[in-house]
Amino acid sequence: MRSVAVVGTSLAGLRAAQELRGRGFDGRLVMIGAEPPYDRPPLSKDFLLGKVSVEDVALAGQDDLDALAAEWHLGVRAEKLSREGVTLGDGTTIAADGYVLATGAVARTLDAARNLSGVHTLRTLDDAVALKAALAAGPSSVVVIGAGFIGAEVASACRLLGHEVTVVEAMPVPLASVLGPRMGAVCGELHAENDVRLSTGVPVAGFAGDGWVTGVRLADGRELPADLVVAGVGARPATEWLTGSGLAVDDGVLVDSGCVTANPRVVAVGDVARYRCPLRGRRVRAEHWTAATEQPGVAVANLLAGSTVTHFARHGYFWSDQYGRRLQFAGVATEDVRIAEGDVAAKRFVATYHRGDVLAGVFAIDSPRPFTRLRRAL
Ligand SMILES: Cc1cc2nc3c(=O)[nH]c(=O)nc-3n(C[C@H](O)[C@H](O)[C@H](O)COP(=O)(O)OP(=O)(O)OC[C@H]3O[C@@H](n4cnc5c(N)ncnc54)[C@H](O)[C@@H]3O)c2cc1C
Repeated sequence: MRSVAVVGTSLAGLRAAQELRGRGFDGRLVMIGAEPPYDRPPLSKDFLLGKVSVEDVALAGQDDLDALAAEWHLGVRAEKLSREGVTLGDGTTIAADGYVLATGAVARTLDAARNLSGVHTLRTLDDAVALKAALAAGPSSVVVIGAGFIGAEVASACRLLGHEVTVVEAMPVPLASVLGPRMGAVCGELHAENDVRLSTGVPVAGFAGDGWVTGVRLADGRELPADLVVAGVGARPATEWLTGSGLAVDDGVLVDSGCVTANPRVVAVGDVARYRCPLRGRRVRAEHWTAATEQPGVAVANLLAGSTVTHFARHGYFWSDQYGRRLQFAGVATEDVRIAEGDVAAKRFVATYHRGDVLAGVFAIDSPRPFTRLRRAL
């Protein structure tokens, strides 16, 4: 393989490039990205709180980027992948022997909020800059739609900045699909304990306002006043540009357990990849920082080998920072949840999930050491 094009130059794309060079690939390396490489987790945490700046979230310094000896096409989108190569928005087509698809995901938006100012999403650095500026303007009431991790972190940051915050969650219990109902409820309590109102079990029906949002309407008829709304309603994989490529796409680029598509010259990594997870026996799109960091090593090894010789068989792991607390989760949630140590009421504990005698998952709040020990046991 004499040339590789990496599409998407954020976490997974950059790691793929580093893996290629680290494994001795000395051919032509082309990096194509709509944005420069930066780290997303701080955007909903320290960046909103003003603790880190735009410069601080860069994923690599110029020296590290130069060391990759790559040809960079930044600020331009890939619009097509075909037999001829990757066609960019500026009309250039780049042909390569191998392709790494790392285009990540795009924030979901709410149709009803289209044409309404004051309704934000948070995925990109531009989103974070805009949200931070809107918060600095001193909104009188903030409504966060969605009590998932991004929504909860934004609510937490807004509260720490002194804003009045309401979180609206359509499901009866926040995060139940990830952590199960019992631990999801514990996370829900964090909001109330920090003077954030949490409304669950009622979906959003629409918005009030003419030009600028003034309220959020719920399906039960209530209207919550809001002059700033943040929709944390998930992300969809950035795959539109792959239409017509012949690759299988279904809620992500479908890849095998080694991150390889049906074409061994094309691999996909990070949030855009829906890989066959050997540990779960089904396809999964991880959407977590650690997977986006670890998958490229496996994918690049397989790309250079020309077939799937190694597999991504690691338990999912993620962390979240809310209201000054560190939440960590690894593995999968089951109905059999046990408190391994600590005090749930004090929100400092480790819980384990079991399937029969087998440890299936670990969840912790503010207990990094026992969490790490139990995660190793997974
Ligand atoms: C606000 C926020 C906070 C988070 N916090 C945590 C956390 O605390 N813990 C955790 O585990 N995970 C967290 N995550 C998730 C983690 O950041 C992602 O899993 C990770 O960024 C995925 O990396 P990626 O490179 O696969 O995708 P992305 O980071 O989405 O990068 C994809 C890149 O591809 C570019 N691109 C897209 N389409 C094209 C195209 N057609 N042509 C060229 N370029 C394109 C995009 O502009 C982007 O730069 C957070 C995510 C967000 C948004």
